[in-house]
Amino acid sequence: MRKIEFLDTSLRDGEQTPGVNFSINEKVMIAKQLEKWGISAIEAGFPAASPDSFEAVKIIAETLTKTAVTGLARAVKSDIDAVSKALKNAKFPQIHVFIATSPIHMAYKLKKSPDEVLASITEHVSYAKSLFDVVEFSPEDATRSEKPFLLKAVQAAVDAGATYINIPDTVGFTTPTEYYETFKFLIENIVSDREIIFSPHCHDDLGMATANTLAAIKGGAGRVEGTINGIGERAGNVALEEVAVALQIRQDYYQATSDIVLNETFATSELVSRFSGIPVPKNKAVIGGNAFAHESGIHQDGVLKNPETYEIITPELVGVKKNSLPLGKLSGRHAFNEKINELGFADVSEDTRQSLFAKFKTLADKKHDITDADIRALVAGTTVENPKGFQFDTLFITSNQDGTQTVTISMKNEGEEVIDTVATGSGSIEAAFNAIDTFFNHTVKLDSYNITAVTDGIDAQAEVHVTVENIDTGTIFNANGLDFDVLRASAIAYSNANTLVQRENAGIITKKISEKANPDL
Ligand SMILES: CC(=O)SCCNC(=O)CCNC(=O)[C@H](O)C(C)(C)COP(=O)(O)OP(=O)(O)OC[C@H]1O[C@@H](n2cnc3c(N)ncnc32)[C@H](O)[C@@H]1OP(=O)(O)O
Ligand SMILES: CC(C)C(=O)C(=O)O
Ligand SMILES: [Mg+2]
Repeated sequence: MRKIEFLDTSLRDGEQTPGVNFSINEKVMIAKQLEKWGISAIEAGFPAASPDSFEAVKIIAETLTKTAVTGLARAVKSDIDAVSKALKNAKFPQIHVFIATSPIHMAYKLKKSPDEVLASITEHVSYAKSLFDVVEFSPEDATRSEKPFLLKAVQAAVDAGATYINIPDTVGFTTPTEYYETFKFLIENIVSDREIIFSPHCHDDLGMATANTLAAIKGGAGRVEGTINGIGERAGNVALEEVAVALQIRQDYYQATSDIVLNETFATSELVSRFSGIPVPKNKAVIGGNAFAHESGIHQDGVLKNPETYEIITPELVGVKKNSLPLGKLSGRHAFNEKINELGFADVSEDTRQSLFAKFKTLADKKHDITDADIRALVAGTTVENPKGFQFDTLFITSNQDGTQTVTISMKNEGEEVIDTVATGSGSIEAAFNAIDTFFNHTVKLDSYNITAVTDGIDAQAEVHVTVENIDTGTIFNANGLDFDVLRASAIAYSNANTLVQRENAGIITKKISEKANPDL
């Protein structure tokens, strides 16, 4: 049996999803959970992108103890230097250097001839190798590159010292058979006196990312790259949880295993979903809400007689557990702490536990059964870090005789001073959003608004998800709000989204990288 390594890029390619902006704290929490899930490497970001990206990679590198941490760099020396500085204290540092090799990317985007691209690969992979023991190289848009040139590019990277060769299907163009043949071709033809590990990096534009990734494994890949829940640029990356579970269920066919701790899958997916603001669809493979539900009579009959008639994956395999220790308003700190640990949040500090316990008690006064989903929602929280901006505090609503609603919103500023604004709207949510708009010196367009209940039942907590566009920059931001009351949850989500816009306008977060963006360089 071969052992397949997993590299997660949720914090780099995953963050390229329109609307997704993880805070540094969120990134660190995700990184720790990914380590627990058993990945061998994490692409923690693109350090040259912004001070925020640099800092996140640096903190993750200083936090993880078992997992290799890598950062992305263009074939640009200052990008490579930024990765080197950010990973100075990593226990197992790696670097990922990329440059495109397809005719269209070379001619139109890079404006370089094939020979210039080959020279750039040699120069920059050698430079990266002078700073790192472990160098990964990606010929971007590999699947639309001409095979003989792709081989030359990969050989140049290997000769310059690359250990990992990643073959990105950048635009989700390839098919399983074609990708399998690409891996076979490269692995058979590359010349090296040391072991070279190849990996797929698939995007899901044609819905084939998982099939393509598995085909690459069949073709000899030793590491896979992807994201949790398949978040990522456009239609997203391959969902790593699908690959991990497929390898487990079809070990007979792939003759390969991994170190992924499958029963941490649900917790990992849940955390990424919450922080990315992207709900997992009910019918999503492996971790969707319906993945283990049986509706029709013949299926139910079969499952009652023998679950294996229609169930190839058990809920237990991916960590979907029944509530083992129910909590309610009479539960005390010990039971609460036990539950926090059981749900995988043993690292939560004593101070945070105290404040979570207070929130739990407030919730338990209103809600009869507190489920694991409620506790996870409480722990993950939905507050955007914004030490220098407004934080939602309270709201008050009145109905007017003409059918309109008036909402007073109170926000706290940096100095904990409470400031109120009042606005009217045709409905309560419009009134609340109008009031919140007056706190900010920018204009946003509300692109979408969704409410989901965290659990079933009339007393469920509401989770509101909004997507707004910063009119000045065109950047899209997702944000969540969680509360027992739908209007409050909406106000929290909308003020969180505005906070992200404010941070972008202040230059604190950016989706663009720039060689000069990092003041350290
Ligand atoms: C397939 C992927 O996922 S690749 C990773 C995608 N991630 C990102 O792009 C992160 C956010 N992106 C950014 O911040 C910007 O688009 C950047 C950094 C790429 C470029 O920032 P800017 O300096 O403002 O330049 P801009 O975005 O306008 O153009 C990109 C430049 O990098 C060049 N470039 C792109 N990829 C590479 C590469 N792998 N190696 C070397 N140069 C590259 C382009 O040719 C272009 O060069 P030019 O300015 O000489 O024309
Ligand atoms: C940077 C590379 C590996 C990438 O994300 C892609 O080509 O999709
Ligand atoms: Mg990609």
